[in-house]
Amino acid sequence: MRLIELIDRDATAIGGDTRITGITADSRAVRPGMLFAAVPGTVRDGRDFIPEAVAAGAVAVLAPTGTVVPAGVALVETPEVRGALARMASRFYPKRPGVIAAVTGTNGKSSVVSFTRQIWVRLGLAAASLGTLGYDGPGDLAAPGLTTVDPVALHRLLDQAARAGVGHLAMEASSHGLDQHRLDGIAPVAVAFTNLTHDHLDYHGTIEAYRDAKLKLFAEIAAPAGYAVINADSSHYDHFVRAALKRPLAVIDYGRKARVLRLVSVEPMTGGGLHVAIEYRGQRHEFGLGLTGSFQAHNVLAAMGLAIGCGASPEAVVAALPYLKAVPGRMEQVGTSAAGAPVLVDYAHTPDALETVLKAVRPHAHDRVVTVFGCGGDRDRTKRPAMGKIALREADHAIVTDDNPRSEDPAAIRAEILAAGPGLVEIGDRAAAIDAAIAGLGAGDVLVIAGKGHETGQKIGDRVLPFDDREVARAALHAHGGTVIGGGAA
Ligand SMILES: CC(=O)N[C@H]1[C@@H](OP(=O)(O)OP(=O)(O)OC[C@H]2O[C@@H](n3ccc(=O)[nH]c3=O)[C@H](O)[C@@H]2O)O[C@H](CO)[C@@H](O)[C@@H]1O[C@H](C)C(=O)N[C@@H](C)C(=O)N[C@H](CCC(=O)O)C(=O)O
Ligand SMILES: Nc1ncnc2c1ncn2[C@@H]1O[C@H](COP(=O)(O)OP(=O)(O)OP(=O)(O)O)[C@@H](O)[C@H]1O
Ligand SMILES: N[C@H](CCC[C@H](N)C(=O)O)C(=O)O
Ligand SMILES: [Mg+2]
Repeated sequence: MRLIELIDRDATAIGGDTRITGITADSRAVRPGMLFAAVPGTVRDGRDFIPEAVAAGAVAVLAPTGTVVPAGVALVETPEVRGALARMASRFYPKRPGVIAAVTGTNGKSSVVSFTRQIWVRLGLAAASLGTLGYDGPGDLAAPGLTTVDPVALHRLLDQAARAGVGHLAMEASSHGLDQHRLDGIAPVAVAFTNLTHDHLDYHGTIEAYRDAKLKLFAEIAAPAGYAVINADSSHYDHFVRAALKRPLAVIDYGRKARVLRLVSVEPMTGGGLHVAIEYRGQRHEFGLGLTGSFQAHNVLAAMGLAIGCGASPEAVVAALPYLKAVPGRMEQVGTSAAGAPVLVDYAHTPDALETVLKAVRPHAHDRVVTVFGCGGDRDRTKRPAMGKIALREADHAIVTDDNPRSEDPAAIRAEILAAGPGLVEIGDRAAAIDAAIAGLGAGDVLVIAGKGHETGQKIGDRVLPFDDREVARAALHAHGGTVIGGGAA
């Protein structure tokens, strides 16, 4: 493809006829004939790597206005490199599923995109989801590790998904991704907002800046005249509705306070699952869900709103809901202790998520709610004492352990959690913490192992050691005479 075909209409290029064989923002990935996007980043400045990229064969550079490049190299100058890069990537990889839905919010995104995909599949559509759990859908496509991947990888994936026959795709829009223009040029037909609570303040600085990043999905990214699915029970509801109406997007609000998709009641059923009553535009529907935790009703309604916004009939969507399967590592029961206590693995890694899941299991505990949790390193430190306080308040027995320490000292992370107050038990080694919790479970207890969910590695320093809470918990259940659900042959 020629450079001129890739750039924005109002942009100018020196060397517009140059043939481009690929695009990357990483000098280490440059191959001969590629365009290198020099992104001023959060840690490094991509402009410093232009000589390296050119030496590796880059024939064109996309860079901030005023950048000088070696003679003979084509140049596109732009005031905002990340957005321009995303739009170029969308032209380089032109195919994408005809219907894209995107979800933002502090918690629930992975759950909502999975439920949306499952609803579509039940309706007979070729559907996929993309996010923290990677790509799930037709074609054997691999997604890099982030919740919202970089724009080049994203557009390559969307192109591959479309070529694999995917017509409907639900994707997660993280606040980092929105802030860094990873989604520019996607134009989802329907967008959803789940909730906004404490997370990532290390990156965004304030809750208002964090909200503004999420609002971008509604104010800028969504396709004009699309649908906005908004949680009416969030205290940030008005901001999202205002942004949607400005575009304008048609609003489908959901939740207990909603007008369009109203949650009437959600009750845990004896023997597991939930019974849910809703009203969609005044029409009542009741259905069962094979999911644990009443908060799941909100995620299911968000998925329902997206499916309806993308053209499905409400009746067909309701009929699909009883078939929804739990998302891996989200309230996933991995077994039962010798004394009969359920053991759940969950991905709660924010204060609100931890509070939500501990409250959600309370009705199932005739005796104690027990939890094992930690906090990730190189992430918002202010979450740590907040999560400690919640564990003290909502659990009867809480063990503080390591999550992914990354570059930080694990003991120092634990100390910041333990500062919440006396009563928390410290066991740094995560496997030992899980084992101790399971060994100590009595009849009537419920254990929630929180924070790592589906993850299969523990990031310590620069290394990723194999670690899966579900496998570790199953091994402990075996060792202590419990029974396991799922997993390998062990
Ligand atoms: C803090 C952050 O979000 N960083 C992301 C960001 O990096 P950056 O652009 O700021 O990169 P940088 O390290 O400053 O480098 C600047 C530029 O120099 C380039 N470079 C650098 C070195 C070199 O040798 N050559 C070279 O060309 C880099 O490729 C980059 O283009 O953009 C990169 C490309 O999109 C991301 O891979 C990277 O994610 C890092 C790995 C990360 O850990 N991100 C996390 C925090 C994240 O994004 N999480 C969200 C939220 C999850 C949630 O919902 O809770 C997610 O979407 O997963
Ligand atoms: N609607 C909700 N409200 C509050 N907490 C929730 C909700 N849905 C899920 N959670 C909690 O948040 C955890 C993460 O859920 P999920 O993976 O769906 O969220 P996410 O937004 O994709 O997270 P991430 O930011 O890591 O991508 C769950 O394991 C559960 O503890
Ligand atoms: N998307 C989240 C995941 C956190 C998972 C938790 N296990 C941790 O490592 O903090 C983040 O990158 O902040
Ligand atoms: Mg996610």
